[in-house]
Amino acid sequence: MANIQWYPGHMAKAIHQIQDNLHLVDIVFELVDARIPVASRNPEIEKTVQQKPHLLIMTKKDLADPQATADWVKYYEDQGQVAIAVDSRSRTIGKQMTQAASDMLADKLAKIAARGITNRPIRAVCVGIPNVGKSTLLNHIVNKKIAKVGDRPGVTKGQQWLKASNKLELLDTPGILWPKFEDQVVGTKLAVTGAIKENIYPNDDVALFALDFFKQHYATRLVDRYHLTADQLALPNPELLIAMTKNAGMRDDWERFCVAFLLDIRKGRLGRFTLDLTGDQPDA
Ligand SMILES: Nc1nc2c(ncn2[C@@H]2O[C@H](COP(=O)(O)OP(=O)(O)OP(=O)(O)O)[C@@H](O)[C@H]2O)c(=O)[nH]1
Repeated sequence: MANIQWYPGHMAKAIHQIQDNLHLVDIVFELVDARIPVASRNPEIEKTVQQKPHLLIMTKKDLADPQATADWVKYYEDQGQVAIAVDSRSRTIGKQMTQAASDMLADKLAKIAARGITNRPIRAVCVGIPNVGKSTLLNHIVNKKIAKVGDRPGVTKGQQWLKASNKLELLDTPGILWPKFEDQVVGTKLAVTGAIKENIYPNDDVALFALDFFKQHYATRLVDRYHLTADQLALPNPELLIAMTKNAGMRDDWERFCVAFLLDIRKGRLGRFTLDLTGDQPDA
């Protein structure tokens, strides 16, 4: 099981950092991986953010199952939460986020405009667990236009304001918000997508979990990629994994196959997928 000795300290630090920054921003952008919108979400964030407008940004939408992503956007909407799905590498990412934030803050911006202030940018802070695409998104959004550091009160060392456009500024914080992976299933899902390093969870456990999921949801992709017969597909998972190893020309080296299989999944060679489904939610 994962070594999570360091977890509580890091967690508390990151949460404090978000709390300290809240008064500086109009809105919080919480980044989650669209393939695992539950597993990549830290429940502490919601408590911490409380009354601040809070936009959920589902990154890596190009890797996620489009139907599942649409289901999640609708699911959040039903819960009164705004969510958008993005590809962090998109050229229009800045525009998409500015638009979503402007829509959410329409009332506040109208009040500010009524006071004669029309050029005040929206200020936001981005939070999210590692590997969710925060750096990619920030790099694309600011297009290297980095605003001066320390020109505004309250900004702690190591933080800077990034100028996305005249309408949007983002507070970049070095804080690392760890996922909540004491839960074995959550941890395994994070491992499938590559959010957790391979040495924390055994590859064979992760591969068997992924195999089971793909068998249930995307069986034809397994059949096509690993040339499975109907009889092989009907085998119990461990035997199926061995059959796939053989079909892949790796004889009985199933440990090597597990690594290759997980790489295939992460690289999208088995197609777009989503491991967290709205139908699995307790109140769905
Ligand atoms: N396909 C795809 N890949 C993405 C997207 N966003 C990020 N990535 C990739 O995901 C990996 C992690 O992205 P980062 O931007 O480094 O993630 P991060 O959240 O900054 O992670 P840390 O640096 O660990 O905090 C990189 O290989 C990115 O190229 C996306 O929307 N789509």
